[in-house]
Amino acid sequence: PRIRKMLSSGVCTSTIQLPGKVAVVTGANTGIGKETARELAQRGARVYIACRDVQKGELVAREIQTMTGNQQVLVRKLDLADTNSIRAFAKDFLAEEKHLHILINNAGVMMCPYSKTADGFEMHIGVNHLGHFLLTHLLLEKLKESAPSRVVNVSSLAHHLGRINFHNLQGQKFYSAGLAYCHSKLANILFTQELARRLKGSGVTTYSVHPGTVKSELVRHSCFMRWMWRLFSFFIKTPQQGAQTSLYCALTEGLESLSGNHFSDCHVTWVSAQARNETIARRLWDVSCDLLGIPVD
Ligand SMILES: NC(=O)C1=CN([C@@H]2O[C@H](COP(=O)(O)OP(=O)(O)OC[C@H]3O[C@@H](n4cnc5c(N)ncnc54)[C@H](OP(=O)(O)O)[C@@H]3O)[C@@H](O)[C@H]2O)C=CC1
Ligand SMILES: CC1=C(/C=C/C(C)=C/C=C/C(C)=C/C=O)C(C)(C)CCC1
Repeated sequence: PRIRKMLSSGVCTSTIQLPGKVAVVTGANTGIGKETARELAQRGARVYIACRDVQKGELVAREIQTMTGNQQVLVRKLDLADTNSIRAFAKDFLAEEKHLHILINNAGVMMCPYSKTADGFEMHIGVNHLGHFLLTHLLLEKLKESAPSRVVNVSSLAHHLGRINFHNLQGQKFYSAGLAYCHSKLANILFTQELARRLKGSGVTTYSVHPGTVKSELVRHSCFMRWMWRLFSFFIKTPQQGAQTSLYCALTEGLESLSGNHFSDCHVTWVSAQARNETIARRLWDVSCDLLGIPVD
C-alpha cells in the first residue's frame, strides 16, 4: 500500500469553479482525457470532447452529463492524424465559440507499428506533436482574446529516452515504435517551453505534464506493455488519478510564473538535458511550422 500511495500521489486541490469558462480536451473519449473532461464539467465549464470517433465521444458526453448534471458537454470530430480534420475542427470551433480558456492537448498514441498520418508524417510525431502543434496554432488568437487562459500538453516521463534527430524526425532512416513515442513526448516538452517563451506577457500560459503510470488504453499496441500493466495493475494509477496533474496545471491559481515548466504528481519536476535545450526547441518550432505550412515568424 505504501508503494501504491507513492506511485499515485498528487491531487489537484483547487476548489475553483468554472461557470462561463470554455475548455477543449483532445482524446477525451477515454482514459485520462475522459476524467479530465469530467472534472472540468463537474466544475461548470462548457467542455468540448475533441475525438476521432464521434460515436464513442457521444456515449462519454452522455455519461458525463448524467454524472455532473452539466449539459454543456459537446462532442466534436478531431482526427489529429489528418491536418484537414484539425483545420475543420478549429474553423467550426472559432465560428461557434467566443472564448477558449483551457486547451488540454491530451490525445496520444504509443508504440504503434510504423504508419503515417494522412499528411505523410510518422504517426507518433504526427499525432502527439505536429497535430497538437497545429491545433494550438489555430486556436491561439482565441486563447489570447480569452486571457487569462492555459494550454496543458500531456507529455511523459518517457521523454527522458527521447532525442530530436532532425535527420530522422519521421523515422525514415531508423524506426523503433517505443523510441518514436519517447521522441514525440520530448517534442511535447520542447513545444511547451518555446510556446511559453513566445507567449510571455500575453496572459496565456502553458505547462507540460507527466500524468504518472496510468491504467488506460494507451498500451493497446503492445502485448508486453498490456501484460505489464495487468501484472502491476495494483501499482498503477486510475485514469482519475492520472488526470490530477493536468487539472492542477489547468486550474491552480498563481501558477502563471511557472509557465513552460514540466509537472508530475502536481509538482514541478526535472526534465532531460535535451528537453532544456532552447536551440533545439526553437529549431523544432521552425521545422514544425515548415512541415505544416505555417509561416515561420
Ligand atoms: N497511460 C499512461 O501510463 C501514460 C499516458 N501518458 C499520456 O497521456 C495521454 C492520454 O493517454 P491515455 O489516456 O493513457 O491513453 P488512451 O489510449 O486511453 O487515450 C488516448 C486518447 O487519444 C486519442 N487519440 C489517439 N489517436 C488520435 C488521433 N489520431 N486523433 C484524435 N485522438 C486520438 C484516443 O482516441 P481513440 O479512443 O479513438 O483511440 C484516446 O481518446 C497521452 O498523451 C499519453 O501519451 C503519458 C505517460 C503515461
Ligand atoms: C518498474 C515498474 C513499473 C514502472 C513502469 C513505468 C515506469 C512505466 C512508465 C510508463 C510510461 C512513461 C508510459 C507512457 O508514457 C510499474 C508498472 C509501475 C510496476 C512496478 C514495476
